[in-house]
Amino acid sequence: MTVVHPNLDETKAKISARDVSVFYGDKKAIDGVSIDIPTEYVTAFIGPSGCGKSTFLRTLNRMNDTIAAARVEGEIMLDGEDIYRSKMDVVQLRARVGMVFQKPNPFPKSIYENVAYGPRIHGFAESKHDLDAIVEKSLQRAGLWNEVKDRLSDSGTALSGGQQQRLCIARAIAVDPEVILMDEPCSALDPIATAKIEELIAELHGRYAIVIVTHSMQQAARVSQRTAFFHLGKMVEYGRTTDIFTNPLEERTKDYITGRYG
Ligand SMILES: Nc1ncnc2c1ncn2[C@@H]1O[C@H](COP(=O)(O)OP(=O)(O)OP(=O)(O)O)[C@@H](O)[C@H]1O
Repeated sequence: MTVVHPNLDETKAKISARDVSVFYGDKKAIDGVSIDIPTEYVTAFIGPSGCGKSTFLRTLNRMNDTIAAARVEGEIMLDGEDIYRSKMDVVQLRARVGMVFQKPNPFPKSIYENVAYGPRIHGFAESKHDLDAIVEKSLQRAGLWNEVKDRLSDSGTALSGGQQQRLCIARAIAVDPEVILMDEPCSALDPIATAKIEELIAELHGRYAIVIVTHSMQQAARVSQRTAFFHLGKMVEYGRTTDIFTNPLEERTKDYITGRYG
């Protein structure tokens, strides 16, 4: 059972997970997790290594489908629609629920093409002019436009790590997502690039539902308004980020945030 802080305001769930368990073969990596994720707030998943944060994050856009041994039980609704129903178009789902990974993974193509690819295959642009506008808007929103506007035909892989990560965020934004999942998006970045991604999260906050997995409690405290603490495959505690860090209700949460393990 998850301890949910009683002082949470009413929000509409963009994603609603109910009693979700995930197995890798016979091993249960996530055990009966339920959570509502609103658009209004950035939600952080924290917890010690191996507790299942990434596994659970990946259930939210069926990224676990790509792992042969993984099996998901329970229900995950996106705007009230079951994302695991057989008729779900998974390509469409992953445009609606975008993902940014630990290691920046731009395509080995130009900066322009990295951003234009998604809108093009999803038929978002009727003309080159439309596509140019989407690319510019996405790069602006990702805080990268000024740095790359004069070299859009350069390879995305030639950018710095931090710029590559912002390019990956621009690529996710370009297909007009409703949710952005971030799996330790700063773990490969230096402090300056990390600060830029954190600023970007603050700017995107409210426009998209954002979920971030982070190892850094300082980062969770800086960027999120809601925090879920995971331990051994269970979601132990969920509440306002300030309360999780200043007034944890569960002993295991307290131990983790005071650095007793992790
Ligand atoms: N592809 C996989 N196949 C088998 N087991 C896996 C796989 N991915 C993760 N696991 C196991 O599932 C459990 C949860 O792992 P997961 O990566 O979700 O945890 P995490 O909290 O994100 O960890 P970290 O903070 O170290 O990234 C771990 O025991 C891990 O070994």
